[in-house]
Amino acid sequence: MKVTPLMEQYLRIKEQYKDSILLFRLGDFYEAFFEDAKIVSKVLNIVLTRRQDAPMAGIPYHALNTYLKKLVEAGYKVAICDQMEEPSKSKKLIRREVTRVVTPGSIVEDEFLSETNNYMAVVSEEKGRYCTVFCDVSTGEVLVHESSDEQETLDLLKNYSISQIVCSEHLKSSLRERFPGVYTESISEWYFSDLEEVEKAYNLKDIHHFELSPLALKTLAALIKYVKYTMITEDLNLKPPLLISQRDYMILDSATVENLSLIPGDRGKNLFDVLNNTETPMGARLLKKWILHPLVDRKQIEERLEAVERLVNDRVSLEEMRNFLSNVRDVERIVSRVEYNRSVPRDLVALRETLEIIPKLNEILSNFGVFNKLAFPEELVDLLRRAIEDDPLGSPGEGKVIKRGFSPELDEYRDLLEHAEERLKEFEEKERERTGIQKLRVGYNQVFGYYIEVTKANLDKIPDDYERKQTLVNSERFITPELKEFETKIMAAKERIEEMEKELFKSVCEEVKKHKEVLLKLSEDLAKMDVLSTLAYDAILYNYTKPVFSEDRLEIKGGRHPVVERFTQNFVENDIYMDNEKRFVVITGPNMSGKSTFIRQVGLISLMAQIGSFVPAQKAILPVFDRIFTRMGARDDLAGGRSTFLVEMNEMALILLKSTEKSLVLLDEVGRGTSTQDGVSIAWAISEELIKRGCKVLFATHFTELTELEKHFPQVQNKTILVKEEGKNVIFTHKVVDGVADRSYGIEVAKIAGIPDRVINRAYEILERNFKNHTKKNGKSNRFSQQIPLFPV
Ligand SMILES: Nc1ncnc2c1ncn2[C@@H]1O[C@H](COP(=O)(O)OP(=O)(O)OP(=O)(O)O)[C@@H](O)[C@H]1O
Repeated sequence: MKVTPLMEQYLRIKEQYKDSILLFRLGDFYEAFFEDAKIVSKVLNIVLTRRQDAPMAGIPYHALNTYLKKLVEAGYKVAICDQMEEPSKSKKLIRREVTRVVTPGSIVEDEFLSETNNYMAVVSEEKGRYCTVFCDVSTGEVLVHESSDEQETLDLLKNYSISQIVCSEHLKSSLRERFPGVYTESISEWYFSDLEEVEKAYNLKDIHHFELSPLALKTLAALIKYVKYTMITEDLNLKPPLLISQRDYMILDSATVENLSLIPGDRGKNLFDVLNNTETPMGARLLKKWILHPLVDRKQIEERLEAVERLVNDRVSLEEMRNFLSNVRDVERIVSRVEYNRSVPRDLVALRETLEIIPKLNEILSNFGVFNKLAFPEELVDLLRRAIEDDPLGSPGEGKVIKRGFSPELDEYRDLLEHAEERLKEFEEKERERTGIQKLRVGYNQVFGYYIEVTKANLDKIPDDYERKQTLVNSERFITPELKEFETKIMAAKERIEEMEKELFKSVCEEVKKHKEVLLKLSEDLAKMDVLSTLAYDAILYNYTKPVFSEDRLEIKGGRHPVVERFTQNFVENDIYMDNEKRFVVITGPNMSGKSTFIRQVGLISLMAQIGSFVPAQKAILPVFDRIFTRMGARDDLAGGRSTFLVEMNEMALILLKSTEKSLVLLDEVGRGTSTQDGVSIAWAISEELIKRGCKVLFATHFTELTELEKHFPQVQNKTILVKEEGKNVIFTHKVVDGVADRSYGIEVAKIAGIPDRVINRAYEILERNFKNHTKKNGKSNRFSQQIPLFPV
């Protein structure tokens, strides 16, 4: 087959992007060829055609983003190859280059993204140490995590809901298995080798400036190289890396994030959604991060709480401040789009509108004494105000983006165009007079340009300088030297306007880039202000209290579950007191009485306090926990070959390994997934271990045998949930009281759930016949105490 120069160009470029679908700009279409065409046709449901024997599928250039989104969501990497020259200006084959490689984790375009972060993670491993660099290209955020703990790495990848993994070859298959829905790509060692990438990207004199380990630096270098490869640029928009370590933050395991329903996920209602009354997308993203990483330093926590308190105490200013914040736009992402030359005129308008608010915000800030004055580039506001239309239409080049008055030269061309109509009218009049043809008409069409139209009946009156252009049924069209000159001028003006507007828009963007540092700092400050003021707003709206901290006391009076209370009428408040002497609580109680809700609420109140939030309680005195662990619910991991019980024991093993005397451990029905005897024995042994360790534990269980722990360990207190029986009806009061549950009321709950009466009656029969002698004795269940005489202590 003879290969045309165009095809040769395609094949050469495709060779460099073998692992991507190449979308090749041809006129008004992006075309895919060969195997790419088959995929594109199938995924996008568009016709597969042929061009010189090559299978081909094309998408209109103006609809690129819509189709691109579908391809990327279907798990493909897409390279966009653009025309680098104006087709009209080049007679030869025009230059084409790949201008962007799109992967799920390297998206900056607004229409692809939701408000939340879109993280890609570069993962590496060396001698048993794992390093992960998370990057949201759309905001420039970079987070670094390093640990020998594989599980911690996996937990973070899960908690951050990453959209893409980039890793060394040897990690690819295991990460793919763990994260089957995530686009995973391996990169060669070469990516990790050039530490100069870090120096260059951050303009550093000394690579040790960031205090990162050699492994972390290598992984950061790989990230930088990869982002450069996808964005096809040397200028990156990356914030300095933030080290996520247990020293400064709680790193929650993914089971705990899920068990406490901290962020949106499969479980629906969650803490983030309740607290998220932020006014800006930047604030919403930061709030989520704060929830995922509560602080562990008391001083830092108290600083945040004090800020929230001041805002709570000045409601008028708080409201005013939130009003202003509601007009603040996503500056963080705008800066990123400008940096990657992917901004649209509206971005610059949004930026200006935001900057215009800052002086007003600064006025309010002085009332609080919490925040520093916000710095912002005043000269940029002036430039944006002068340069960009308030309501720009279309893209730069269409003539409706740059404001009049900004460039005299551009305005001159525009005037020329705007007066063209009048000039044409004058010309038409003049020609009518000159020729005496009253029906003579001057017009324009896309193909033939300007013309003078004369009906056939008047053809004998046309002057010599009329040059024939087009013949119609009833008329002829002509051009004169004067009209030709006018046409050339108009065409040149149109072209010049297009060029100039593009250039001017670019130059304004360049000015914005110069202020990148200040703008990014501003977006950070705005996000923080938004979150703190939201926490204050939540505190007022939901009637939260400021927690105080103590060394080892955990005392909650009138505590509520922040999420359940939002969706339950008459939520019943509960108290708890724990300290070093009384640090292990066993909670027994009927099904559905509120045990799980209660222990979760203690966890959530502690966590909220450590992010700097007020808490749902009348009074809360809390220790600063180093970690919060949970073991709750029944989950299996069939894909990973783990049964429900194995998952439960795996999670428990991790808690036993990692918890310290400063940890909070919440256990819900541990040991339930196996035989009762084995379950009770394991639960007992685990309890012993945790009591000795010294951490604070709340253990909700149906194993009433565990209440016997109280007899052997002074640290243990038994709690139960009060149930009232009124005739045949059982009333769950949801009130936590001292003591031990005497019954589970499982059959009553089964009845409520709709199990047929005949089965319910049979269950009562069985209960009566088999367990009658064992159930109530001194008001306590001691069936197992009788069968298993003594638990080892
Ligand atoms: N303090 C409370 N005030 C009002 N309603 C509550 C309270 N606690 C729990 N509930 C309601 O009771 C329901 C059951 O609570 P929860 O799941 O905590 O019970 P449980 O004792 O752990 O049950 P099981 O042993 O069956 O798991 C909750 O969904 C909620 O609607």
